[in-house]
Amino acid sequence: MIPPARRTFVALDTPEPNAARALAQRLAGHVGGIKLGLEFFCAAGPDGVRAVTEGLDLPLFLDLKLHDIPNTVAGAIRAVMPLAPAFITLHTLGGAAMMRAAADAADETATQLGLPRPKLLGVTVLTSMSVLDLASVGVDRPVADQVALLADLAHVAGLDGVVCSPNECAVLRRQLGPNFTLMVPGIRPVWASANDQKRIMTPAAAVTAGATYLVIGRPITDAPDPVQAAQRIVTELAA
Ligand SMILES: O=C(O)c1cc(=O)[nH]c(=O)n1[C@@H]1O[C@H](COP(=O)(O)O)[C@@H](O)[C@H]1O
Repeated sequence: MIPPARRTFVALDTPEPNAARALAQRLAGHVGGIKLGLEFFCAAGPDGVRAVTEGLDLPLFLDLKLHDIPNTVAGAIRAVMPLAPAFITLHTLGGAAMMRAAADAADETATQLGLPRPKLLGVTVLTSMSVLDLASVGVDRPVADQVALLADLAHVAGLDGVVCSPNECAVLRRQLGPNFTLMVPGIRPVWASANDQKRIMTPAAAVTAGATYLVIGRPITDAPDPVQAAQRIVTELAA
């Protein structure tokens, strides 16, 4: 059982290393880790990541959502491994060969660098997409069926887990067993606004449905008091 204060990876979606580091330091003890994603990485790069994580006692989820040919994605995995991320994301739509190449690159580079191997997570269907959005990109099937297909592909290709919405957690947990990591954004406490997220659930409902970790950004980072918001989520999870 993961303790409530370790469940949440807070999404630090800012281009500013100083702002990200200050918030990460304030939230240490109230969240399980930090997520640095595309906005941060495009603005601040690997040096920015180091500036945030140096001396910080929280695992790093590096959310780069890699999606390219196998050789290029494997190279990107090798390039970011010295940052010692605990999790890295890639798009399952890149296909089985791409995911296998990423897993092999992670294995080899971890051995070479003497670092723990990061867990590779496949992004399935973005939580900002509804069934109509999916149809508009040519996928005419229920969201849950598409997520289940992509998660199975990721599992067979050797990934450690997937990113999915809370709505799909129960089915994926049954399908892929207790050890497959379900990293789950689209989390909204009843007191927070949905913003651009469409497939959402409260933190406690998502964990009950089978989420391993929760990814939560704006409900914490945009709150008047981010530490109080994070504590409120821990309390709700503990109840
Ligand atoms: O890979 C992700 O983390 C991700 C996948 C997904 O389907 N939906 C999703 O929202 N995310 C990320 O999760 C975070 C959610 O942030 P909030 O909507 O502010 O809680 C953002 O940093 C997104 O990039």
